[in-house]
Amino acid sequence: MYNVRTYNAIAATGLDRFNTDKYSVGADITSPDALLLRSHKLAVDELSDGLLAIARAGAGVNNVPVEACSDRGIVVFNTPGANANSVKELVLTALLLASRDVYGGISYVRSLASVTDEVELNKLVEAEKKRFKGRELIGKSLGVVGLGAIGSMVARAALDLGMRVLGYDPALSVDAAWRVPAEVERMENLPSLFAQADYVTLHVPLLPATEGMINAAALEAFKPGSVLLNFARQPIVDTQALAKGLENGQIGRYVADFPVPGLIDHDRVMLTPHLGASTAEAEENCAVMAADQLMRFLETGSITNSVNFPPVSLERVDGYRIAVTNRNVTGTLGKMTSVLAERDINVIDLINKSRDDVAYNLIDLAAQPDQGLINAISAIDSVINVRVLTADS
Ligand SMILES: NC(=O)c1ccc[n+]([C@@H]2O[C@H](COP(=O)([O-])OP(=O)(O)OC[C@H]3O[C@@H](n4cnc5c(N)ncnc54)[C@H](O)[C@@H]3O)[C@@H](O)[C@H]2O)c1
Ligand SMILES: O=C(O)[C@H](O)COP(=O)(O)O
Repeated sequence: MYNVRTYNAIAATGLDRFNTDKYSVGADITSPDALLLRSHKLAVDELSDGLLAIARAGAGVNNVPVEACSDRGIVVFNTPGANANSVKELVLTALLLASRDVYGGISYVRSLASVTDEVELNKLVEAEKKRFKGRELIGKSLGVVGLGAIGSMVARAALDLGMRVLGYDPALSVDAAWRVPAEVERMENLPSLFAQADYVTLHVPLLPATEGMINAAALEAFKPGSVLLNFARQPIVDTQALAKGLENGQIGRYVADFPVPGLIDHDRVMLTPHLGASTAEAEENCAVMAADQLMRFLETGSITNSVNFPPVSLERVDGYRIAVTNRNVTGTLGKMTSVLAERDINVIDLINKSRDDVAYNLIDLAAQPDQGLINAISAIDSVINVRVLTADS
């Protein structure tokens, strides 16, 4: 049996993937083999002994102590792209709300609830509508910072709306680059993007390199009166600098998914309560993908969509499988195969891959591993953990 502890509301479709003959899943699980969570801020103390994996049903992993997980040999997964459409649709909503005073117009109409005469109502509406005049998106420029799963979808939708789209992503992967529409104009640096964009939308992960990316110096490069959209993470924007930017008119409007004290009731700020991925579809996509990745890892040792381990997949044809995680130190694999040779155990198949400081091995053996073998491999200095995967695990 595997124990999976959940945090946050994980969609039932995802939880239903776990076969109850093999898995105990719930918020009250103690001694978990794996954690399944959304935005729960996981403390290092919550990385209990024996924990093998954490699946983030979502994109951002800034709530998971990834470095501490790597040190302990804990595999961290996320679900790339599974909620991207949901965020894209909210960003489009934000673009439109920042351009047309729909919100102000609706509030005004609501204030007329006591007017019962239709002629009078129409007179008021026609006299006041000039207060809610907007502008069109067609022909305006949108700067997209980060062209991954969400950024590339936002870029495509903006092009469809007739916008000029400028993109900046110096770390773009080859796979992601294939998804970026050819019409997106590539910017070599952020100031060039800021200087040309009427709207700027952020789609980068929160990392030391992106925290405070939108600071006072960055805001100086913006076109006066531009609209800034932040559906990525709050700390990417320096709140004090933004407040100044709003005050001096450099920023015309700020629309974001992360409420921050001091800006909540600002006239030109619209904030939603972290709703980017809160659609039934996105919640299901993320939960299913996270559950499937966890089960595949627990049962076969294979790894897809980890943020700290390499992708590893080995078809199991025969034998007994062990999974070994080690620090990425030269000679470790040789030491492991020596331990096997000393015991006259034949290796049927093997895969060894590394990522940064971590290496991961799946080794299929011709003989059943006993505790002596596991102890001998565990005793190698650089080995972090060893797991035996039985054929029906
Ligand atoms: N509001 C929400 O509910 C919500 C939902 C999903 C994701 N998010 C946030 O959006 C972020 C992006 O999600 P995604 O699914 O598009 O991720 P992704 O990994 O597909 O894309 C992120 C892109 O940012 C790029 N990048 C990294 N550092 C950069 C930098 N310094 N400058 C420019 N580009 C940089 C990467 O190369 C990558 O292409 C997530 O990390 C998460 O924080 C928020
Ligand atoms: O990074 C993400 O995927 C989003 O911020 C979604 O967070 P949530 O799962 O808590 O809605």
